[in-house]
Amino acid sequence: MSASSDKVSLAKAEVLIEALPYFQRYAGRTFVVKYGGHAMGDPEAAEDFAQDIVLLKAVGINPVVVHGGGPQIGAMLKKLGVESTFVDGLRVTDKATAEVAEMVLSGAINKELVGWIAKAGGKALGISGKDGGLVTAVKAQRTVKDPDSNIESAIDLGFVGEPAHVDTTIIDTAVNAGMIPIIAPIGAGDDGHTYNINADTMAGAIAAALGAARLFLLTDVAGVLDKQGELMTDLTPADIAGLKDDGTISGGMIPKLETCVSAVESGCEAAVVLDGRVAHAMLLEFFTARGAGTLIRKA
Ligand SMILES: Nc1ncnc2c1ncn2[C@@H]1O[C@H](COP(=O)(O)OP(=O)(O)O)[C@@H](O)[C@H]1O
Ligand SMILES: CC(=O)N[C@@H](CCC(=O)OP(=O)(O)O)C(=O)O
Repeated sequence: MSASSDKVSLAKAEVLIEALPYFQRYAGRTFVVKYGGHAMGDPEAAEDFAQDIVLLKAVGINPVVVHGGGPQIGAMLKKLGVESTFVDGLRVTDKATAEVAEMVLSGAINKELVGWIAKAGGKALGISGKDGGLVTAVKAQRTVKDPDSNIESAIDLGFVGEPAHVDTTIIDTAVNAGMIPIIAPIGAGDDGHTYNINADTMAGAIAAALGAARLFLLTDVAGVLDKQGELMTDLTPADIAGLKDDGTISGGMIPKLETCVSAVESGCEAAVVLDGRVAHAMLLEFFTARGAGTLIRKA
């Protein structure tokens, strides 16, 4: 074993020893973990992520993974010569884009994650919101404000969906069979269409339906940063409304924090935005005194 892998093993052991007392407290509880497309970029971090998920399962916590894949969908659309635009962090999705999103999310990425979990010694069940009627989607409604006249008008995002109903039967069945559900953010509507759902939104709806102890949103920044670039460690829904109004948060951070607010207001105990590229970020945040990322809780 090299000196550097010795160091890695030691760091892991230290985190685990500090974490032991917490494991028992949360045995039997559910952690919903959203693994973002940006966080997935680094294969070493991905391996650590899979090991952490398998470790949670081994100590009696039920991890449920919802993954993203925005950059990977973007790369595939580029290859195919299809233009993509975003409104408030949501990809405007026509029929062709919805097909590519389903192929990349439910196909390539979902099965890659299942493979990582298997390599780390776990058993994963890779599904999308369509399977077992897990998530029924409705068309997302958004408006834009004209900066000159201040008049709001509806904007058509195409096949972008919001979870309208979550039936957790397939998750419960997988968990009871000792498996780790890995969920792609694609849903079917009652209208028969396939909907592309923002992965944060999907994870939040599932965390609320399961009454999860934590919703972890793993991304590519340390957490929510203020205008000076400093990490904000604790936020309430009221704080978040202010950050949106004064422009501190933008792009993908908007649906991310909207998700945290609706999750903590409808059954999930707390949500955390943290850097998925940092080794064992989840374990550090939840199971050590050091913490990491931004914790969102009702006031
Ligand atoms: N105040 C903020 N603090 C941190 N990140 C922010 C903030 N406002 C906007 N962002 C952007 O949000 C991004 C995270 O959202 P997103 O790109 O959708 O991530 P993911 O693909 O992991 O879901 C960050 O990389 C950053 O560019
Ligand atoms: C409607 C919408 O925007 N859907 C997202 C789904 C993937 C996603 O959310 O991935 P990340 O978490 O990696 O950003 C998209 O098409 O990019």
